[in-house]
Amino acid sequence: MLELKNITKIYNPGLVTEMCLFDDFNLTIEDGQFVSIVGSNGSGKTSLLNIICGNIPIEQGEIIINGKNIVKMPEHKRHNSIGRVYQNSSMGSCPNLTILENLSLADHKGKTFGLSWALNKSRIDYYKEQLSSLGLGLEDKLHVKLGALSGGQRQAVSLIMSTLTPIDFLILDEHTAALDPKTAETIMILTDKIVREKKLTAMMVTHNLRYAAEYGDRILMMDKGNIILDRSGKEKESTSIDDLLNIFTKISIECGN
Ligand SMILES: Nc1ncnc2c1ncn2[C@@H]1O[C@H](COP(=O)(O)OP(=O)(O)OP(=O)(O)O)[C@@H](O)[C@H]1O
Repeated sequence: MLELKNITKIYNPGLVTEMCLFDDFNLTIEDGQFVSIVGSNGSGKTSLLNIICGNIPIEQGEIIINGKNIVKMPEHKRHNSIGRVYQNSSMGSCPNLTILENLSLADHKGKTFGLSWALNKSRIDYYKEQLSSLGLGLEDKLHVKLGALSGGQRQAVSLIMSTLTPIDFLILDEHTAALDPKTAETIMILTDKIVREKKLTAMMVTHNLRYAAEYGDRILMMDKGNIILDRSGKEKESTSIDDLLNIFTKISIECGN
């Protein structure tokens, strides 16, 4: 379980540009939930993910994973239990390295590197098995550089990289936003498959209301650092994309977009 308790986040404290984004923000996410997060530009979605991952500090509050407060845990240590896929696949991977090298790096996250780190045959078989589960033929392209793949193939590899080692949370940060509609759909289907098969808890920020409604067990809508809609279970099932769009339009008009 992930709990955010009484979070305060102030950007540029003490400066004329000071901005309090989160003021006494609270959120609890149950194990195994697939949470979709939508909201207007600047509502705080990415900041929320960054706070959980430890990319940005907070002024106050607790971040509790499975009962342990991780506020003081540095970013690289948090990444042992958190996988993240970004909109831009070159974040979190190396375009100049091959698929095999990228997977091997991901496999060794949080570990010290010895001479034998890239040479383990059984791990290579495991990488191939993981890649073949995508059904894109990438298991035959182990020695192809990541930068030479299409955007969709790169995101598929990023998904495998972020879930290669046992993690508790998968963070999806607009991970289909740069893809064409058909490829985006493929990546969403693969994402859902990986999340269900590996029984992960997932948080997905997206501007695609259909993906949010279709794939999330729970939908959160954010506005100005607050959660203004939180639906799961039957309540979520009865929420249509039009309902979401209407609420979204209302808050957008209110903030003058
Ligand atoms: N490093 C920063 N310094 C100062 N202000 C920031 C910083 N990062 C974000 N902000 C501000 O915090 C607010 C929330 O930004 P954030 O990027 O979290 O929103 P978002 O919902 O992810 O937006 P988008 O949908 O455009 O990605 C915005 O007003 C933004 O200007």
